[in-house]
Amino acid sequence: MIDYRVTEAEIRIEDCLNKNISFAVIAGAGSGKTSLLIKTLKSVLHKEGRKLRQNGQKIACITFTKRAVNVIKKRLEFDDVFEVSTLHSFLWAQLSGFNHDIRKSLINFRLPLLIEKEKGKDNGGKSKSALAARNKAELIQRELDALHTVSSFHYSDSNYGNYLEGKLGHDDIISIAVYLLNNNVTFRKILGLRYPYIFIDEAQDTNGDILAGFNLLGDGNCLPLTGYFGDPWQQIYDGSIGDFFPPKNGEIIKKDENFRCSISVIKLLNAFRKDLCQYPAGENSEREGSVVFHLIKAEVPELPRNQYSEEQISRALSKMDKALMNWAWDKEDNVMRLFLVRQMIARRLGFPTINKLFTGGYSSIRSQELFESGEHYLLHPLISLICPLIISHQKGDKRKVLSVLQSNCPFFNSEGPNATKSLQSIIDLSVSFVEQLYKIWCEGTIRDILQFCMENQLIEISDLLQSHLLRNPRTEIFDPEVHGIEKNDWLTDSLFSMDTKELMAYYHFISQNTPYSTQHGVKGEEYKKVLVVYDDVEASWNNYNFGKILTPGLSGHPTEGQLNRGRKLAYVSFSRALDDLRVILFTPDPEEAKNELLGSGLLCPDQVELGD
Ligand SMILES: Nc1ncnc2c1ncn2[C@@H]1O[C@H](COP(=O)(O)OP(=O)(O)OP(=O)(O)O)[C@@H](O)[C@H]1O
Repeated sequence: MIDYRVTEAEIRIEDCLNKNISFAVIAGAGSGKTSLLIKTLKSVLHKEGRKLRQNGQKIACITFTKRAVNVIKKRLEFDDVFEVSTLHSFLWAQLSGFNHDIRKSLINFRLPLLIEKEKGKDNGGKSKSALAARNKAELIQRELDALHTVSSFHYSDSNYGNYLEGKLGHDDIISIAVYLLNNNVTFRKILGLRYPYIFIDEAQDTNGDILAGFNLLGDGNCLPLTGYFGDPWQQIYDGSIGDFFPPKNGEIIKKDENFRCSISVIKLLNAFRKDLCQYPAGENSEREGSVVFHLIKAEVPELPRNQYSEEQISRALSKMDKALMNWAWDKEDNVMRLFLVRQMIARRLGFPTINKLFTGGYSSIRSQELFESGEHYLLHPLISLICPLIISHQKGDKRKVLSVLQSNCPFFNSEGPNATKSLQSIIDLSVSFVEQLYKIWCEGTIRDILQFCMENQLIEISDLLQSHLLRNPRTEIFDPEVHGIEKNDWLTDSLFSMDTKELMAYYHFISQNTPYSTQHGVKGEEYKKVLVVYDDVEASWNNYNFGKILTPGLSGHPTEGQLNRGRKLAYVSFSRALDDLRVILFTPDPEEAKNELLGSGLLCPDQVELGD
C-alpha cells in the first residue's frame, strides 16, 4: 500500500472538473501524472458516471501504448463507461463507417498532401530518387482520380494504405481525423456529445495537429472538457508535439513533486534538467539511494564505417560485466538494463543473427515491427508453441506438454482427429511428437521444425508460411533493384536455413522474461535498480550521441536533433530508478570525461569511477 499524498495539482483538477474547465498537467518524471490521471478518471466517474450512462455517453482516455491501455483499464476495474484506447484506435472508432467523410478528407487533404510531398523530392532530373518520387506522385494521383469508385474504407493497422482497396494506414487515420476536426463542425459536435470528457496521457508524444484539433472541441470552459497529462522532457518520438497546451481558457497545472526516485537520483535529475527543481515528496524523502557513472575507455573501431569488430564488442562486454561484478549487481535479478538499440540487447542475450535479419535489407518496417512484438508470421508459431513445448519437454513436464499441445494444435484440440482417443493414448502420442520435435530442435534447421509442424498439423499454418515451405529456396544473388518486392523470400530463406540456437533467447526476450529493455521501451515504468549503458559506437545510431550530450567538451557538441532527442531519452532513463542508478559510459578519454562531468556540476567526485 502506498502512502498516498493529496497534492495541490489534484485540488486544482477537482476545481476544473467542478467548473468544466479544460486543463493540462505539465510535470516531470515520477511526479504522479499517471496516478493523477487515474484519480481524475475516477472522480469524473463518481460525479457524473450515472448521468453519462443514462445518456449513453463515455469518458475517453487516450494513451500511448496497448500495454498502457491494459494497465489503465485494469486500474479502472474494466468499467465500460470509460473508453480507454490508443490514439489510433480511438480515432478509427470515431471515423469507421463515415465513408463519405473519409473519402472527402482523402480527396481534399490527405492525397494532395502526399502528392506535394513526393513532388518536393523530385528535382525534375533522372536520379533514382527523383524518378521514384515522380512515379509515386503519379501513382497517388491515379488513386486520387479513381477514389470515387471506392465505397468503403477499413483500417489495416499498418504503416501503408492502399486507397483503391479502401485500406488505410496509421498516418492516414491521423491525417483524416485532423482534417475532420478542423473542417467538420458536425464531426466535432458528435465527438463532444459522445465524450463529454476526453483525457490524454503522455500528451507530449501525441500528434500536434490532433491536439490542436481536440482544442477546438470546446472553448476551454465548457463541455466537452479536455485534460492533458504529460511532460515535454519525456517526448521520445519524433513528429509528436513535445510542448503541449490546453484549449484557450484552459488551465496549466504544474507539479514539482517527485514520489518515485531516491534523493540521489532526484539530485541528478535536477542537475540534468534545469527548467525544473523537484523534491522528494513521499516516502522517498527517506531513501538516499545512489548514483554512479562508470567510465570505460572506448576502443577505436576496427571495422569500416566506424564499427566494432566482434572481438572489440566482446572486450566491451567483459568490461561492463566487470563493473557489474564490482557493484555486486551481476547476480541481482532486479537490475533493469537499458540499452539504446535492440541489437545491443540481442548480442548480450544471444539472438544477434535473427535480430540482424529482421532489421536488415531483406526486412521491411512492417516485418521489423512484427518481429519486435513477436507477431511475425514466420516466428509466431515458434514463439507461441515450439519454444514453450521444448521448455516443458526439457523439464520433463508431460502435463504441460499436453496442455500446450491441446490449447494450440489443431491435431490435439477437442475437435481434432484425436478427440475420441483415450487420455493415455493422447499422452503417448504427445510424448512421441515432442521427442521427434526435440530431435529436430537439436539437430535441424528452423525450416525442418516448421516443416514437421506443418506435416503433423501442429500449427494453424497461414497460406503465406505454407507457400514458403513448399517452394524451393531462391538461388539468385539478391539485388534490391530487381528483387525489391520479393525480398521477403530472401528473409524467409535466411531464417529457414538457421539452426534453432538463437530462438530460445529471442523467445525469452519477447516473453519479457529478461531484465533488458531499450531505453525507449521503459517509458512510464519504474525499477529499484537501473543500469543505463551508453556506447555511441556500438549503438551506431546517428540520431543519438550521449558522449556529446554528457561531455560536449571532450566529444564535441551534439547537433540540435541529437541534443533534443538524447537529453530527453537520458532523462526518461535516469528517472526510472527508484533507488540506485548506474550509468556505464564508453568514452574516448575517461579521465577527461570525469573532469567534465564534475565540472558541469552533474555529479560529485564519489559518483564517478574509472574503469579499465
Ligand atoms: N500523490 C501520491 N502520493 C504518493 N505516491 C504517489 C503519488 N502519486 C504517485 N505516487 C507514486 O509515485 C510513483 C510515480 O507515479 P506515476 O507513475 O504516476 O508518475 P508519472 O508522473 O506518471 O511518472 P513518469 O512520467 O516518470 O512515468 C508511483 O510509484 C506512484 O505510486
